[in-house]
Amino acid sequence: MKAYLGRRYRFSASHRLHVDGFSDERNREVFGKCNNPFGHGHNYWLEIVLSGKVDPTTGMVCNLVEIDEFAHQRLVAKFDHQNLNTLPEFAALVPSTENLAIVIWEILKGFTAAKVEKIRIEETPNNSFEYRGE
Ligand SMILES: Nc1nc2c(c(=O)[nH]1)N=C([C@H](O)[C@H](O)COP(=O)(O)OP(=O)(O)OP(=O)(O)O)CN2
Ligand SMILES: [Zn+2]
Repeated sequence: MKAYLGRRYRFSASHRLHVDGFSDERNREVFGKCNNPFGHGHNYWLEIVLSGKVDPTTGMVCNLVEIDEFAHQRLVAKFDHQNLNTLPEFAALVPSTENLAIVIWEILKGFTAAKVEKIRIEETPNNSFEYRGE
């Protein structure tokens, strides 16, 4: 019997949307206020959706302790209170939330206790992004 579970994590990080190869004018045109040289911050919410068979003994797809341990050690600790632009993953990648989702998806390939179906990131109360590795 397959079931799905979702778990949410929060981290705060700053970023600046900027392409080195663009002129200052082009960067401002494309990214607007998000190109501000001083950057700006977000309180991101990350939801990880897992699936798997419900273990008949434990009644669980995956013990939340396992995904919590992975997410806190490998994701929250990595991104919380960081400037995303300074992380190696974003050295040549704009730290948009789409790209953040792809980076997080790659890290989640190390989680083996259940299948990662999708992730969803809320950047602001108005913006959310989903990624399924496709
Ligand atoms: N496709 C994307 N577009 C934008 C992204 C992104 O990651 N992918 N990110 C941003 C900025 O990070 C920005 O901080 C969000 O801006 P904005 O939508 O303006 O913020 P709010 O939802 O809080 O809206 P307000 O107008 O500030 O109230 C921009 N675009
Ligand atoms: Zn932003």
